Amino acid sequence: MTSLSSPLFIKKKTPPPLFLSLLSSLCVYIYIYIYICEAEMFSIVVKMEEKAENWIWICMGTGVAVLWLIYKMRKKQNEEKERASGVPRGNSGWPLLGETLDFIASGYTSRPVTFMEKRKSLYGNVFKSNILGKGIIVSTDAEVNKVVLQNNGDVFIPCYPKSITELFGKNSILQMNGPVHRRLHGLIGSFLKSPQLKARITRDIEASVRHFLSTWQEKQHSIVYVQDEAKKISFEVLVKLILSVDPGEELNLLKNEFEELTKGLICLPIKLPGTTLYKSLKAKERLTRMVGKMVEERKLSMEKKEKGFPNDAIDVLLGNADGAKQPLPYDFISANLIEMMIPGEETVPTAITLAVKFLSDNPVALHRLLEENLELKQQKISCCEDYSWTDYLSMPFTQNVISETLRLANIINAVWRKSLKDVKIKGHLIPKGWCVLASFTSVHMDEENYENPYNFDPSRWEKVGVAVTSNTFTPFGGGQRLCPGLELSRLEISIFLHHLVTTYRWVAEKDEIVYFPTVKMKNKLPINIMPLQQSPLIQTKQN
Ligand code: HEM
Repeated sequence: MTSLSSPLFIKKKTPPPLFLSLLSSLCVYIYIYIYICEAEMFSIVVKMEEKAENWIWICMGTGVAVLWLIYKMRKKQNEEKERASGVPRGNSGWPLLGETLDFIASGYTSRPVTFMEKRKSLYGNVFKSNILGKGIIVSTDAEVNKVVLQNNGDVFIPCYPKSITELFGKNSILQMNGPVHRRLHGLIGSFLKSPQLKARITRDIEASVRHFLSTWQEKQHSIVYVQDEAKKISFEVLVKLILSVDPGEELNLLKNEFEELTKGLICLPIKLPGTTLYKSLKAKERLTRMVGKMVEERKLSMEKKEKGFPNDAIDVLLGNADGAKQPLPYDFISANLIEMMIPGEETVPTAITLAVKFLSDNPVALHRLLEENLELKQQKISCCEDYSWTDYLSMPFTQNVISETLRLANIINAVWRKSLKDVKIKGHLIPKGWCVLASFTSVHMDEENYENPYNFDPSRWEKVGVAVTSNTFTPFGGGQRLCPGLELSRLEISIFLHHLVTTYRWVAEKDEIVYFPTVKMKNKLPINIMPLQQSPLIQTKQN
């Protein structure tokens, strides 16, 4: 046992000062050493982290560069293969996006054809591009377009954006192919072109135009929006033509639903509650029910009546006018009647509005149009005769104004087709599954085809005669899908222009054309109107 007085105990109790100071210095040293080490360790860790971060970046950068190189090499290889097989030259643009942004951006300019012109100058009349991740061949060549339009069904089929295909349905005339398409196109075409229909519809169009123009009397010296007025007239005429519905509550209901339906034609293809496409599809369901009821009622009344000339498109589709063994099913008829209204609903009012716009900017052309139409009016008054559809369609200058409007406005600027097999046109290969964009605008605005193509010059048509369609003039398309409403549209525009210029003078407010997503006037073309007799001079406000 250690006693309290042992030397060890005494040492512990009273340590010598030198030892103590050495110990404390050692502690301080160790502490400082640890502190410094920790700090160093920390900075090393930080440096390592930084280095690691740098490495991550370097690795990622190298990865991206390698992927990009692989992508570029693959692209080059594919392009070489494509070129060797005859696929037109061009640029596929960015991965996924392709050249979509450039394509859309040019649509927002006053010259949407710039997208085509730029590439045409680099690669030629037919070139390759990529829109929304899809390889497409763009044709600005009138002859290639003709082949594309004529080879319908067996080589090329329509190819629309997803929102449109969702809304149209597989059985729409705009999407179907083969014998069913030929049958439907034949039935509708022969009805719309028939002299009996034109005679009857002339009176309906006149009644609508006169009614709306008479309401302008109250708006004297105030503004009228041509685009809105033309839309009201065209919808009334179209619904009469297809469903025999007269102005009133039913027409208003159809109009509201139809407006909701057409909103979905150009929108994101997302079909969730609340989205535009969803609302449009719902509107189409309601419209199909309404039209379905009309079709059933008509079928019952047809059974009781003798067969005569069809009154409207319902009669045409129910009536088996082509004598086919298989009558068309009711739901097919209802859906098609609605879808048939789509190509006619926007196009005619746009053509009317742009004709007024171009005439407002061209007093000389307006003056010639007025002279020709006043002459017809005088003639009709002196003979106490009604107008016939041939009166309207045989005014050459008026028809030239319409042709020039359709050429310059490019309401349907192109058609999209998909190739069902590899096909070569003028040495250009269009591979199976690719889309072809046959650009009408490029052909209509090409100096090779039209002198000073950006000028509104109706007299240019005097040299070629009244143009209906040709390789270089395709506002109504061509081939088996040539618009069946072609003559009817010309008739409607002629009737509107006749009654407008022989009733009113106008001064157009400043406005401009927008081309995307569809052609229209930015401010709906406001005009100041005054009756003809009060103002013998043609007045236009130059923009
Ligand atoms: C200025 C007015 C119009 C223009 C510029 C126009 C233009 C066109 C064009 C370019 C096509 C061909 C589409 C394609 O090949 O894929 C077409 C087809 C069609 N149009 Fe018109 N259209 C007009 C008025 C009308 C009217 C008033 C109606 C109806 C009454 C109508 C009914 C149709 C139908 C049903 C088709 C589809 C034909 C088929 O695929 O067989 N169009 N239209």
